[in-house]
Amino acid sequence: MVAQKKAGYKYSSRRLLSAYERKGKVMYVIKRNGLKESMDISKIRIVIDFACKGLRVDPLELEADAQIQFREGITTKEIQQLLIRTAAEKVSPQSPDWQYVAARLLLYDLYKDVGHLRGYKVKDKINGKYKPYNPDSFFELVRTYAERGIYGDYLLKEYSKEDFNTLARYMDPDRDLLFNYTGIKVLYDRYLVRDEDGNVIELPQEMYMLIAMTLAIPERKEDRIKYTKLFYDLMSKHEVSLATPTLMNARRPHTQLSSCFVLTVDDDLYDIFDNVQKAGQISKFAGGLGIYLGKIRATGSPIRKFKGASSGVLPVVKILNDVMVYVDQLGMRKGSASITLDIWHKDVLEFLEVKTNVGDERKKAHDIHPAISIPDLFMKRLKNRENWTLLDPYYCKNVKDGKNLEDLYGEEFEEVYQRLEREVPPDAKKEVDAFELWKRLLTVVFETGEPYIFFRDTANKFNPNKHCGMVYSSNLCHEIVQNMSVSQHVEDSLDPSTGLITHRKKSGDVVVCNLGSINLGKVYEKADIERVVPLLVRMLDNVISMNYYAIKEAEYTNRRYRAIGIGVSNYHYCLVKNNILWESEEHLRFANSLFERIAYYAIKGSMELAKERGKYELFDGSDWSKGVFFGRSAEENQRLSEQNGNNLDWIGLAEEVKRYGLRNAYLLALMPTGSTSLIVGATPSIDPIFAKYYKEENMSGILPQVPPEIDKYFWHYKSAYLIDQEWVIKAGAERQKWIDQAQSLNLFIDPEQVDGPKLSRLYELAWELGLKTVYYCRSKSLTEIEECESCSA
Ligand SMILES: Cc1cn([C@H]2C[C@H](O)[C@@H](COP(=O)(O)OP(=O)(O)OP(=O)(O)O)O2)c(=O)[nH]c1=O
Repeated sequence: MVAQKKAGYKYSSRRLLSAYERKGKVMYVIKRNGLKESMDISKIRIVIDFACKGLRVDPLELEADAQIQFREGITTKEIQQLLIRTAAEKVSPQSPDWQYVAARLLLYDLYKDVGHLRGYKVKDKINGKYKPYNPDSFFELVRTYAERGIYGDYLLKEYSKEDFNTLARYMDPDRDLLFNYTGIKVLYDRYLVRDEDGNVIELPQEMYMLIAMTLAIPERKEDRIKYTKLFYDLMSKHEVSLATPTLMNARRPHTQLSSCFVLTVDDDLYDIFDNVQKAGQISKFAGGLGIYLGKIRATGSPIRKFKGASSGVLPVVKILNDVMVYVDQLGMRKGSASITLDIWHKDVLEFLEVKTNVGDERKKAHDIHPAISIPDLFMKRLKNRENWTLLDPYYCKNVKDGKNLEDLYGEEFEEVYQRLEREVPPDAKKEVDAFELWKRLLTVVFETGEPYIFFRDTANKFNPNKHCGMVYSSNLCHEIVQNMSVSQHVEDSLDPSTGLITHRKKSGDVVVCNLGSINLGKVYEKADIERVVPLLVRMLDNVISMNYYAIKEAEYTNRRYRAIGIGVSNYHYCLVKNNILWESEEHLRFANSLFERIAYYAIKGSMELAKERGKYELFDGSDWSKGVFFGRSAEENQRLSEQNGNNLDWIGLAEEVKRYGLRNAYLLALMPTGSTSLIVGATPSIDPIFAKYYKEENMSGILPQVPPEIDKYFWHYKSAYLIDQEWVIKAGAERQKWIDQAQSLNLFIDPEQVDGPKLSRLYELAWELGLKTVYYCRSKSLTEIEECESCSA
């Protein structure tokens, strides 16, 4: 009876007796310490009560459903798992609160395990007192694990014991209750730090605090505590998420915090294998890769003037494919790369087939993600149903002012390409029907969901840093658009003192991106954006300073550009919450206005940082420095802002940027937010929801998914496959007006509803409306689409 009173819910009339109780039998359980004890149902009820308190669920249902499965000799850990599973299975659009019951049950388990490891006596202490957060031992805890090489010792060097104590007291254990089941499960399985034996050693709020402490290290000493608290609040209240590598590695000895890298491979054997090496190193440290192979000469091209010698692009694709499989992050996850080729490359037809069932099996590369770079000229020829010429890049070198064809874009490209169509020798080119090539590409899209598309002219025309480079391709998830170039191999020389050969290289730009997202379910009004976005800029700028670089060139590029990518999660929920239908003009206006606000405060935040820390090295001469933002003048942006009702001072901001510069060369990129949006219980990125309820199966097991407040907004949410995708593209185009990079924009196709001409119309519309990239085309019939983990922010 005591237990029931404590539990606080009424059993008196409806109490369910377990089968064993009714028969007067005693059932034994095995406790965590190995001891045998008779089962005390009242203890289970205390836990159930803790889990159900204040939620719209009936605790008796959970007890009844779970009890059926109790058996003699069950361990207490198994009982807990059983309760968790039972609660998770009860999640539905009508009863979404079960996901919080399951979350609390899992938290209870986590507290118990971690408490056990820390030697706490936790028995019977729930409702707040139970939680094993102990501010007095936080410092000791970090010290112990830093000595064992589990946490980075920089934490101890940079923060005093007093700092630890202050910050430990600032942690708010109640914020653990913000997680739904899927969120805490993903965190538990993959993000919380473990010891050598695989035991989880930290609690969620400790994780957030230690990440915040790591990211505040570049702050002035007197400001560190202030910023640590601010960063902690943003993360622990789920207002922002950081990229998976940052969440995993900040606070660890190797601070590889960047998500994404883009390599440019030269047409030279040394550089090819140099990049294979880089790809291996980047994968080892959990970075995703975009790799541009468009410079490599085509199959049958001459080598040292020897005709017909080159094996072309496909063997390199295959090597990179195998590197991605080989370097598998200690068996956790294989590497991931997109490989881009231009639509005018002579090997493109074979490249298109690397993942299909058509063609020679020896030329397949099933583990990479193909991407095609498309110039405006191709789209124009397609519209006019004209021919297109595939060219061997070997014959397109040094064709204008020392540049190759792939180094040009816009009118210059068009002029030179058309000249080369005539001048390249017949056996080094191939004329095809543009429409036939397009049809083949779309068929592959139907079959595999890929290739991703990169519209190279739009990407380069709107590149704010076109004064110092160009963009050949995007990254793995197609939201990054930044200057890139080959690293040139200069010479090998023998070091007489060691007898070793030293390779000298002129560093190119290996794009590297540091990502974070704002949760639009919580942050969408002007005041919140104004508060949160500049802080996120600051956090990401600190990520650059704290980064451990797996390859040297990335450090070189990061130092000169300090590029960051701010994205979003919970877009669909934000629409629903604001009573906006996906397929509506109102949606387009909302997207434009919302992303204007985000852009404004991102630029303002970066300008303020430049004031404090200096501008990025290559700022002078950029579009930013001329007051041209997103390809428009300050006056134009001002006008748009008035139309949007935001009335932001773009003219004033442009003046300030001219005066102080920007800290970061690139600012906005809407990345996919796979596992990180799961953690914060958000709808993914900018995507519409897949379904109102589904179970996701990944490394964490079966995870129930319902979008936020589904019971309240059931009829407002429309599932992705039911939405006319033209609205997805139109909304993407509105957002793109305020994004300097790109968006991981997915299309969702029901093959029974969408035929070839419709698909073609969608991709043509994407180009016409100024999207830079299209990511997956997710077909209802394709179940296996690989989610990018590295970019997930
Ligand atoms: C050596 C070799 C290169 N290649 C490819 C890789 C590069 O794309 C390209 C050039 O390789 P390199 O070995 O860099 O060629 P090179 O510098 O000796 O000759 P050139 O003056 O003609 O550049 O040929 C093959 O396909 N097969 C081979 O056996």
